[in-house]
Amino acid sequence: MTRTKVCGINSREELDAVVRAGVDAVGFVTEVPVDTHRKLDRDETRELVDETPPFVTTVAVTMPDDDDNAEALARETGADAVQVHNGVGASGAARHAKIVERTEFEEPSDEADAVIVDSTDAEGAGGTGEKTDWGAAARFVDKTALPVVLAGGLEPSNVARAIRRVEPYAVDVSSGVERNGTKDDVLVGNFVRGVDDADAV
Ligand SMILES: O=C(O)c1ccccc1N[C@@H]1O[C@H](COP(=O)(O)O)[C@@H](O)[C@H]1O
Repeated sequence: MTRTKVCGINSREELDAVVRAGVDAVGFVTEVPVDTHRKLDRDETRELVDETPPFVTTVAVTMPDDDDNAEALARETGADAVQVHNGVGASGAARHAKIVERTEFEEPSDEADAVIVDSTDAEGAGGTGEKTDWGAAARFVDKTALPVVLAGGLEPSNVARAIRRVEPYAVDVSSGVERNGTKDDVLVGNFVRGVDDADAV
């Protein structure tokens, strides 16, 4: 069964919509040093974490500059997992949460519980809507013992093909289920159905 994370949730309305659609995890982009319409501060993330129902995993997606900052963010948001980039902050956040670490198809730090492969912009941020190299992702899934989360340019029309090609532990989407910068009920529902279709084969 492939898990589904919808990332970049920034309101109660979006949270309710994606939980209704049946996703396994919700991502909150928290205090990243880049310009994104999805960005929350840690108090806003904490509120949404508290409003997330049981059995839905909460993920604070962040780009900390050191372990202390990551540790405080993990503790203060109360998220189940923290997503860091290239290992920075992993040891700090690991005191309070599971670690999902973004790497360039390389083994992550020892603290990582899962690896995310994603397309990034010039500042190293995700949420680009650009497709990740599925061939490289599939080779990485074969190579690593850790669960691999496939992100980057996924959408309802390509998620089933991506799952069949890469066989990831989970898929992660943001731009592909947005309309005018907001998560869209129909697109989220179609995305979840795409995941179910791939798993049914
Ligand atoms: O979404 C953002 O704005 C963001 C900012 C900084 C770091 C990570 C971010 N998002 C991550 O990118 C993936 C995939 O996004 P997309 O589907 O290609 O738009 C998203 O799930 C987040 O993990």
